[in-house]
Amino acid sequence: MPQHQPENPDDPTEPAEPATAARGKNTAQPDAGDAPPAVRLHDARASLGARPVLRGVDLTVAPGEVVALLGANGSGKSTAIRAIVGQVPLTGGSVELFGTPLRRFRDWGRIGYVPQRSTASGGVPATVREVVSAGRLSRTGLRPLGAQDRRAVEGALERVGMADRAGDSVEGLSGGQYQRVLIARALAGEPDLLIMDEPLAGVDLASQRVLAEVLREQVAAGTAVLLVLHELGPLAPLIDRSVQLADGRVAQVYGREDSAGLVHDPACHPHPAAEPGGTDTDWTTGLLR
Ligand SMILES: Nc1ncnc2c1ncn2[C@@H]1O[C@H](COP(=O)(O)OP(=O)(O)OP(=O)(O)O)[C@@H](O)[C@H]1O
Repeated sequence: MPQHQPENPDDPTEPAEPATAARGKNTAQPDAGDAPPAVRLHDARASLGARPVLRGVDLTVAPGEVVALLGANGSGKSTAIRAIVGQVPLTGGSVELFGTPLRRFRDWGRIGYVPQRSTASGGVPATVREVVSAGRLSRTGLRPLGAQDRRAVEGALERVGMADRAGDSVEGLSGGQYQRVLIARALAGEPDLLIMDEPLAGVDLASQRVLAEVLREQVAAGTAVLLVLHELGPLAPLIDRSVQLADGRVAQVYGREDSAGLVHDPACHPHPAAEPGGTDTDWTTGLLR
């Protein structure tokens, strides 16, 4: 059965306890208990064209928590993410980031965003280092990068295994390499909240493992993470909660244990492995059972 113990009975996506406590971190970590949620989406409604796409979504991500947003194609995952970063206006409900309503939120340096990948480089004639450096912009504004900024950029490149390609044009990268660069760009800003839309799409298993390790370090340092995923893959052990959307609404919420055991069917409808009628594909590995 899905774990479902919200503090606020009106918001089934609210964590039952701060993620730091759930993960048993040591007391050197900041106490997330009193801090406002990194993300709070309440009764969010949005339309694209004439089509209602979000139809009352509640979603909360606590500081240090890792939440996966799941659901079939077209269920509204990307739209929810884009609403959170202000790219899609809500027609109803609200978004708060770190306790501040989105319309008043200015602290974008706290947020690292990896959008859904489209074309490899978008035709941008830039080097890998230049793209990753753009991740510091919300912190530096127009001033040139200082020593700390450059350290953050080089550190992010190292962490995703792209330091040796720093001077290369992004136009010559493979899709998976470009995805690593976009992740490094988000990391370079040293965010308190990472939002990633399908970071595993088109990424080979080795790169997925690199991303899992990068995220593990980031989460250990207290960063909250919201990810759109079709398969949990190597990220499964990191996921505190999985929120499944269907037709613009939250259909189901799975706690940490249940998330790790999710399997998916060909229509991308996750359900626990033990559920009658379960399919033979392992959600966590993508392998046939
Ligand atoms: N620009 C647009 N104009 C009109 N409808 C749109 C637009 N973008 C998306 N939609 C529709 O909104 C719905 C939700 O799309 P969204 O991209 O949020 O889904 P998703 O769950 O992220 O899907 P996927 O898993 O395929 O990425 C879909 O029915 C889609 O057709």
